[in-house]
Amino acid sequence: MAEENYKIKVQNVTKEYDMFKTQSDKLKSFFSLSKKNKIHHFWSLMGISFTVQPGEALGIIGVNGSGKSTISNIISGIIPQTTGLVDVRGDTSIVAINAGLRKNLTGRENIRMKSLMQGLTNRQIDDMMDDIIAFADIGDFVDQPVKDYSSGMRSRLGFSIAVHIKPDILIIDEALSVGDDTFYQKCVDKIDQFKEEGKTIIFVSHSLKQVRLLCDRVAWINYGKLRKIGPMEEVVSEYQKFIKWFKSLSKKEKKQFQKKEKTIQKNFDIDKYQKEVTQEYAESHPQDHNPAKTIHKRFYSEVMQEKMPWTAKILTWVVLFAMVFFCLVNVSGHPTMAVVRHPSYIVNPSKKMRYQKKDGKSVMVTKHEYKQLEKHAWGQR
Ligand SMILES: Nc1ncnc2c1ncn2[C@@H]1O[C@H](COP(=O)(O)OP(=O)(O)OP(=O)(O)O)[C@@H](O)[C@H]1O
Repeated sequence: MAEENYKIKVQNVTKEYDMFKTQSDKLKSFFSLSKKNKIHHFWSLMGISFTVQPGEALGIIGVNGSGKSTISNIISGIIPQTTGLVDVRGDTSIVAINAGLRKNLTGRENIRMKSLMQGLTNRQIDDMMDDIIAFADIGDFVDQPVKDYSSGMRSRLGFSIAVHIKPDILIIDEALSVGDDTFYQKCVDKIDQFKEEGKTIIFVSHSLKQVRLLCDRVAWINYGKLRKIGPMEEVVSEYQKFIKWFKSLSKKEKKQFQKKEKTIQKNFDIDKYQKEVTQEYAESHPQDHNPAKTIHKRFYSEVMQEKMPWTAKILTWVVLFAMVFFCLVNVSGHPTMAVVRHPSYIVNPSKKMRYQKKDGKSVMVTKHEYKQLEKHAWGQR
């Protein structure tokens, strides 16, 4: 029952990226009817499941490129998952080094924009504007475009907005690593205050020191998979063992290991994974008579189809063909049925023109006849 009292639940979440080299590759894949197109895929997440309880601070650790930002962006709704269920019970606010602030807007405009997006009224924003600026400690820069800020200033402003909006769930993605010590301490105090208020926190960081200080539980994500989740010391000590082992490898061995892991992520088979999950589910839920349907729903009911299904592709091709055909028929000057019977007419423009009579019927006439008929029609008006 406690498991169901979660604040965040992610179940069988995957994220696939298409590795397009050029824009034309993207266009080709969009219209391609062949399943075997040459677009490479990369699975940033290969089936992640966990829950976060209300009032809990969950740390997410892992080496570079393991998928930490991907999962935190999915939870905060910035990007969609490819499959799986994401149930977030409450408002989220994310602080990430490069997320959320519009570089061409001033600090003040960013404060208003982010707060409005979070559903606050202009009056509420006016009331807290000074507090946000004071906490961010950016002085007169608040009326300068954010593109002129240092990374520390951006991070301070992002953090200040995020905490003053008072979300139910605060997601911090590496945002404390760029500030100075004074600001870091202010953030730690604010996070502690959040925890005391029973709010939920997801804290993504490379700093095990910070994770130890701020989190209750830790999730270790390793090359797109959840390697371990549990009490702080258990997970951190296993992660440290892995890092120690990795550091002991030679340069060549390190490269080989990373290449092997990335290849697994490129070759990940989502259908096979779905079958495995279905089998596991069927064994643990014998009362469910249609486990395949249940799991299919879990995988796909929440996600929008990012790719065009082949039926839509065929329809697009048919519409495009029809448009081109009717344009050419129009230019050729032949009646449509004549072109259907004799397709070669399409490249032999008619010397005749279509003339619409008063009764609505049309006839094909020569240019000279057309002019005469027009003259006659004008004379009658
Ligand atoms: N838009 C994208 N297109 C293609 N691949 C992407 C995209 N975004 C992320 N990736 C890949 O997904 C993987 C996970 O990236 P992510 O940013 O989640 O990792 P991370 O653990 O947060 O890394 P870091 O610690 O360096 O911030 C990486 O291999 C990355 O190259």
